Amino acid sequence: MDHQQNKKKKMIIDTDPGIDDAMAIFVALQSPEVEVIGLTTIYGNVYTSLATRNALHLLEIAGRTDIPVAEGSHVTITKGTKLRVADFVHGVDGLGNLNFPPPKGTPIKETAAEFLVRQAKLCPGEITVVALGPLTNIALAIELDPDFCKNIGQIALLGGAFSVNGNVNPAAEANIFGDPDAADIVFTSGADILAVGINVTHQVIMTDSDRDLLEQSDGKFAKYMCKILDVYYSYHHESYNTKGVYLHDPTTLLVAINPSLVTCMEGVVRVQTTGITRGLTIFFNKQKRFAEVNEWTGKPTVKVAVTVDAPTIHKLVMDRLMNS
Ligand SMILES: O=c1[nH]cnc2c1ncn2[C@@H]1O[C@H](CO)[C@@H](O)[C@H]1O
Repeated sequence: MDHQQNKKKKMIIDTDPGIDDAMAIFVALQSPEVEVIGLTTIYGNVYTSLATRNALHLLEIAGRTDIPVAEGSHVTITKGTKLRVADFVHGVDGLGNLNFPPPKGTPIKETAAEFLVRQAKLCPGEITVVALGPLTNIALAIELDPDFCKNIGQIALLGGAFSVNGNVNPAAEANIFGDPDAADIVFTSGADILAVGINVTHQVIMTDSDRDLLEQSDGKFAKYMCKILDVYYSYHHESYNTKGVYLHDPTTLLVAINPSLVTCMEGVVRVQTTGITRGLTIFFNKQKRFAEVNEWTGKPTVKVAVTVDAPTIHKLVMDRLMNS
């Protein structure tokens, strides 16, 4: 038996590809510490059908069609169909408007939630879910199986803006805004949650000159990323005063592999589900005993990333894309 193989972290990536999702998936496939056991898809950067198509396409690019793709929900946890899709960040096709041909593969019969529940049951405590989009599929898995929260290992999620402005509006970060009700279910579920918000991911930047390095490398993932990165760079140049792009999804993926790349606070997170602050994530640090019972009282705690080893993450992303 291959000892190294035994120690690999089993991962399911819940994803809405998405340019930075593509990067995270490639980094995962190049990470010796990880065995990707499946991709599940969700709306967010694109609609769910396109997310599924892109997930299959990316696995074909990587030569990893052995990895199953389970399609996720097309609507929010409250059955909402008015979805907010960020095509202005990723292109209409989600992958930089390159209009790749349709993939040959198809998703498996199980839904994302069914796949998550079954895999967690098969390997209790061993699977890490990396959630890179709105949290609908994870909330559905929690509703489907009361034991899911204890069967699943860790849920590392990209979501929230903790003590900083959001990226959809001053209150809300995109993934939480996409399905705030699902996010509140996940945060208060009692599962082992590690939330990586944009307060952290905005510190991990791929610069314009990093893109030149990728361009010059022979790595197949580096070359593919250079083809699709234009839209993502243009969006950042227009929207932010940074000379580069934020590595939201690859950062979350690498933190899921090695949580010591961040330091965390532990406390209770609730999500605002209505009004002008819909999608706001509010962290309670448990430092005070409030006189009255409130909506945070007695809820399970989660870990929220506060500081990040950005240079190490940046180097890992560059190395893994270039050595592919
Ligand atoms: O302005 C934005 N609106 C919507 N989605 C965004 C925006 N900026 C980045 N992302 C996407 O949302 C996740 C992080 O919040 C990332 O997946 C990123 O690609």
